[in-house]
Amino acid sequence: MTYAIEVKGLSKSFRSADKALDDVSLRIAPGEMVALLGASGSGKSTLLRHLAGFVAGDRGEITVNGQVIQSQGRISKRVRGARAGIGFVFQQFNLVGRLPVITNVLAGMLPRVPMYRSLLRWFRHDEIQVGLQALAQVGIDGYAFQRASTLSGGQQQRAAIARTLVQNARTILADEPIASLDPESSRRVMDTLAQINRSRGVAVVVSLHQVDVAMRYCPRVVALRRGKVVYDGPSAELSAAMLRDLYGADLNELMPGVDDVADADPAPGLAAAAPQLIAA
Ligand SMILES: Nc1ncnc2c1ncn2[C@@H]1O[C@H](COP(=O)(O)OP(=O)(O)OP(=O)(O)O)[C@@H](O)[C@H]1O
Repeated sequence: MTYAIEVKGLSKSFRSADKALDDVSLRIAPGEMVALLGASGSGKSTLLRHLAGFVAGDRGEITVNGQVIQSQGRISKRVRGARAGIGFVFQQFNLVGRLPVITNVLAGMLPRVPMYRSLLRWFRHDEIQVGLQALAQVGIDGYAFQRASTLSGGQQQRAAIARTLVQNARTILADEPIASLDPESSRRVMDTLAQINRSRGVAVVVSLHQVDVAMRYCPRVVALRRGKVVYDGPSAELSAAMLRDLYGADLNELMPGVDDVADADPAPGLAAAAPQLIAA
């Protein structure tokens, strides 16, 4: 089977002796939707950036969509080609604010169009139609010809997701995509990711601070603590004890009401503790 993501023995230390990633191994199948959880500094962003080949690890191997991204501390020479199948969604959207939304979305096509057209950002009519369809899928086609900077944060994030659709990404990596959004915009962005995951069979790995959001949208959770995978399994089986262990005193802030849940209670008990967060 060709995995969407396969990581074997990935480790990374920055300047300090502490490992930002410590012997991480995981496999994610095409079409899975997986939440990356963990306290601040646990290694979520670092792992996502390694998966996209933005950063080289110290050791270990990563393949995405069956293509090698890096191996034993070296980024693959063919990483540009491999990246074409990876959509990366950033916390701060990464759009060019002064350009129209549609131009930002069509940037997902740049690796495929001839160099002269990519430099001029000149797109054909049929390509613009593809961009408009992607914007319609994320529900903001009415804003296609406005400057990106005039959209709300949630709309900008959906434009960033539309860019991954135009790119034809087989795997989407989303690094805290809702961290700077209000609850309603967060819900729309997560709904959009879940809908793309279901309708296109795209694998989605999303790092989140909000435990309740992870449980609601992602059947599987990978939890990191100090760069190590400490849980990899169904989100419904995450216990209150595991979450306390992951987040310590911060848990009640991330999931109000969790203090009333017994240690052994699995997620349904946690859901009952925070119905206002989990309800549609
Ligand atoms: N470029 C870098 N240089 C030095 N240290 C780094 C760098 N990037 C990450 N780190 C360190 O690696 C560790 C993991 O950081 P990372 O940003 O991956 O955590 P995170 O789980 O995404 O946290 P948060 O939820 O706060 O975004 C931290 O100790 C961080 O300081």
